Amino acid sequence: MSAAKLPGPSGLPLIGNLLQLRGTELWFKFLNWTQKHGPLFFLNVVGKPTIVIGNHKVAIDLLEERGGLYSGRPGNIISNEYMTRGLIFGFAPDNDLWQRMRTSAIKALKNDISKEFPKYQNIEAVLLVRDLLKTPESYNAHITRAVYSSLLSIIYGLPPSSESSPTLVEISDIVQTLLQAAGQKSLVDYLPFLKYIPAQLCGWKRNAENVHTKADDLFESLYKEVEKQTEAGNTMPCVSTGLVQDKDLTLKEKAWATGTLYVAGSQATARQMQWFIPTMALHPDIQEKAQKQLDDIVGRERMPNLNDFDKLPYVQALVKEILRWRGFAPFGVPHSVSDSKNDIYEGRSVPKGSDCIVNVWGLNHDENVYGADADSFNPERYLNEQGQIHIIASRETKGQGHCSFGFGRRSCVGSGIANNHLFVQMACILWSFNIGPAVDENGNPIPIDVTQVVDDRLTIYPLPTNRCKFTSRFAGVEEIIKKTLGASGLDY
Ligand code: HEM
Repeated sequence: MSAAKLPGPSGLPLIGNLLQLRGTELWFKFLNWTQKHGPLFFLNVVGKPTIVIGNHKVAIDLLEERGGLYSGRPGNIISNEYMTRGLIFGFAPDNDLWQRMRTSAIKALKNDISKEFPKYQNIEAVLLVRDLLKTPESYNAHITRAVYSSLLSIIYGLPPSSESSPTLVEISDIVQTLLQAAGQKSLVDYLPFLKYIPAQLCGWKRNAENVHTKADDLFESLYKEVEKQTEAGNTMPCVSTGLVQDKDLTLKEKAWATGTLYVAGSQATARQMQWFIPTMALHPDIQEKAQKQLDDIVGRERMPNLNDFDKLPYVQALVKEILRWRGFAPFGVPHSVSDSKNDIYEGRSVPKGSDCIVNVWGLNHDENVYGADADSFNPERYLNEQGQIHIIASRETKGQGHCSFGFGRRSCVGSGIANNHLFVQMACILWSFNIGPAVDENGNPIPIDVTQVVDDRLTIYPLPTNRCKFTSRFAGVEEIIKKTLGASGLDY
């Protein structure tokens, strides 16, 4: 007996459900469809079978327990075949190259050298508050610089970079181009014969090949410089140093493995930090509680750093809650189902080769898991009665308390770096400033609205109309920033 089809909204001939997927904030539509059709439903997107997962149980059953079948990535011809040639392993299919690059990257991230990374992250947090003190109105630019610079140190061992540093500018440009291409399907994905048109007659192909050359040159030059320095005995402890002795990857693969970490980690972490600022402006009571713990534990004579991690559970809870409440990727990064055979789940057939989307927003706001206040920003949901961290749905979320780092064999390899970055940056910002809404020319606060989002279909970020104001919490902030930077040989 053959398995029944999966339920799902009915669509039109040929294009299937395409028209129903227009617009933004699709996670709300997917929530409605989950209520109507159940936690695993089917869509046809111009002939492409697509499954949508709407609760933790199905996500775990399929993406974790049957990880061997559910760890591909949806095809994207321009991005994967031409721009990156399968070398950005976060976008690549679940082939041997992905497996080797992922394994080597994880090893390099866990290497002893990684003990150095918190030092880079501590310094970047101080540089961030310095910048916020000088030009607070440019807070989004400062947050972005701090993430990009911190990852240049962690991955390539470079000293802190300014916003205008040529390497930072060049790599940011590559990151934007690669992520934009990865996030959108194009005509050639639906009409693959178009890829046989020669490059001379095909603008997108020439553009994609140019991007490949630019990215290849940059990733190789950054990685080779580390190899050169390491061989000369000038240790620059970073992820790339951890790859030098690796025998499983070629030089090009090492260069693109480190490039992948940069591409996957930079915008993600910056977007997440961007949500923190207006969220704090809306919640002065929560700022106050975090600041009380900072004053009690750290005091006002020095700045917080990653050595304080275990002693600042309230800030740890803030990190978890911002990742849950406004996770920057409401659908994570889609997976795909192996094209070797149809799968059967609870008597229903999952077509081979389907794209697989998890409604991460839906899971992170599930009232059955987070309670009736799931839509509220409340870090205390992660604290027990003693004020210590308590992980909600630990099994389903692999100990994170939310699903924003993804699932199974594709889950984020940089979650440790990301959690530390968010922790120390949030701690230093709250130690230094009160954040509130900016005021207009008449002195009235400009309303903050985080119920609406900018949705670029891959990531979400706050509306630019949200403007926030930073006020120093006490007179000594500037002096302590100067002193902390001076101790590391950096200028104020
Ligand atoms: C707040 C920051 C971050 C968030 C929320 C985040 C989230 C994610 C998510 C949702 C995925 C896809 C998981 C899946 O397919 O199920 C992912 C993949 C990935 N992330 Fe992160 N990430 C962050 C920061 C980082 C950082 C800092 C790095 C590197 C240093 C990094 C490296 C990667 C890589 C390489 C992948 C691809 C894994 C693969 O396809 O095998 N991420 N991340």
